[in-house]
Amino acid sequence: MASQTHPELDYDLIVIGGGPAGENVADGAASRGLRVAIIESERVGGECSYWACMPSKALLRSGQALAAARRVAGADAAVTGALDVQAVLDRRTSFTSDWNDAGQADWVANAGIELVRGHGRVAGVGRVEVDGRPLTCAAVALATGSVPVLPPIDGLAGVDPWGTREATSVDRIPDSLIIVGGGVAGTEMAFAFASLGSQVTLIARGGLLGQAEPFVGPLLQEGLAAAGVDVRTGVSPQHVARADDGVVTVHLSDGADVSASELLVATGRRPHTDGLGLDDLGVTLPLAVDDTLRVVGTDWLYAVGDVNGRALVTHQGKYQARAAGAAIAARAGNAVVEDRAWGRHVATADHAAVPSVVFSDPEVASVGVTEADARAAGTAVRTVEADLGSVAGAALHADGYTGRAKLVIDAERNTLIGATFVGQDVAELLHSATIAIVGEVPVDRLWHAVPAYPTVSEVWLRLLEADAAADAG
Ligand SMILES: Cc1cc2nc3c(=O)[nH]c(=O)nc-3n(C[C@H](O)[C@H](O)[C@H](O)COP(=O)(O)OP(=O)(O)OC[C@H]3O[C@@H](n4cnc5c(N)ncnc54)[C@H](O)[C@@H]3O)c2cc1C
Ligand SMILES: NC(=O)c1ccc[n+]([C@@H]2O[C@H](COP(=O)([O-])OP(=O)(O)OC[C@H]3O[C@@H](n4cnc5c(N)ncnc54)[C@H](O)[C@@H]3O)[C@@H](O)[C@H]2O)c1
Repeated sequence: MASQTHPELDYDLIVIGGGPAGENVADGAASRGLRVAIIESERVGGECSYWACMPSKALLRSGQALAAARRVAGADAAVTGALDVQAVLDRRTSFTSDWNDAGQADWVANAGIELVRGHGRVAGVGRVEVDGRPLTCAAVALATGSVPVLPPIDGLAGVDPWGTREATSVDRIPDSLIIVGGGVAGTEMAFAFASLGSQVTLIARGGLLGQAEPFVGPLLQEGLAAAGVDVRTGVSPQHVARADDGVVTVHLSDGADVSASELLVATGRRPHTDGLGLDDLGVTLPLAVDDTLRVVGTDWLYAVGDVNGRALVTHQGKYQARAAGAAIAARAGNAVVEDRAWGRHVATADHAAVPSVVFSDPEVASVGVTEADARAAGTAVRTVEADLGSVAGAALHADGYTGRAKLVIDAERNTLIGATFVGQDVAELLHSATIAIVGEVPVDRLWHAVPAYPTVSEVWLRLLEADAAADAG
């Protein structure tokens, strides 16, 4: 690959947004010899590093470790106190590098990528402006992430609500916290703040994690209630107000009022395309991309990560970015673009195998489709479920282990297309299912993947036995 594919232009590729997706698409192109710049208006590392994945998982981890010790006779006797809240906050702060991006900026420089600080805007085909300064390039990759959606609740703006940024960067745990939203962020923050001593009320208009398999919500609700969270499902906030003493009161659709020191809104996110100049270019929003992550209708504009709305998780954005970075370099060098399904320049797994973990207590780990999704798509499926608590490895892992697992199997192809696990420490089980789905491993062959005894993974054996029994019956 020539190192200067377009010497007349400032860069071969300009990436707008230096979060995990932006860093990876830039690295993928730069490591293949392209001249690349990242435009970043806040911190290199993006939402994930400073206000999302890293700090939220750090806030959750200590409470999970404590709960795990309490579940094992003998170890529980050693748990004689509560969490050291300041130590948890300090550990969280260390994982955000104290919100300083110098280390990530160094990484960008060492990767041979130029960092341009400022707000990026697409001014035309191959033209980008950074706070008005014009730059030229052959290709542009949008990696601007997502922004929270604020629901239209009467009085909400007036109470100065928290979003997930305020929750993950908190320096004092409020006595009490109301969380609106029973999705991923809401349920994770409910466990984190409850473990840190807040009296948490979680308000969900449906059940918890409503898109997941039906057993997930009730098991999660049970776990959160055991952690002291007051979970209100099937209710919506009607009106919100903050009194002179600072207390926030939410009036709910069932007539009840709940009050707390702070209110966290976690009701979803949308692609961050505001101010990018896309309307002026005639690019249709929301962005639609092909599997090389190129914006449909263009041959120079790409979109990776949350901004393309495909899968709002870091690992999938980075996966897309690896495919796009390689595809951009291949096209720049007139090399073959391997864009068949599962080729190395495409993000095929976005359609079939997006893994997701909710790091609450219990954890919820899922990949692929749910039974409802599959049936809605007209796929003939059979399903099988198993109680995780009856697996020897799980019973040893935690006294009174509570959990459940489900597989969704394509009945015609006899391969796995979906899996869900709920329980303590199931996150690390998930990759086995992801491999089975991506590898399209026939269920008959999975039978020969023997889980070690006594591990939680033995749930695979229970699931496959149940499937075989149903087949025989
Ligand atoms: C509370 C919370 C917890 C989460 N936990 C997890 C988790 O545990 N695991 C997981 O996989 N995912 C998690 N996510 C999702 C994850 O944070 C996102 O999927 C991920 O950050 C998306 O990466 P990105 O690079 O697409 O965007 P971002 O990380 O949002 O980065 C976008 C970057 O673009 C910059 N930018 C935007 N517009 C411009 C512009 N015009 N000019 C210049 N720069 C611009 C921004 O400043 C930002 O730095 C969590 C999300 C939240 C809210
Ligand atoms: N562990 C992880 O991977 C992780 C953790 C947190 C967030 N995230 C990502 O960040 C994104 C945002 O998370 P999130 O939890 O905000 O979104 P979400 O889509 O997971 O959940 C939003 C919740 O808010 C509810 N809601 C929406 N509008 C409402 C309204 N007007 N009134 C009451 N409730 C309302 C929805 O019913 C839903 O339960 C997600 O897409 C998720 O993938 C990932």
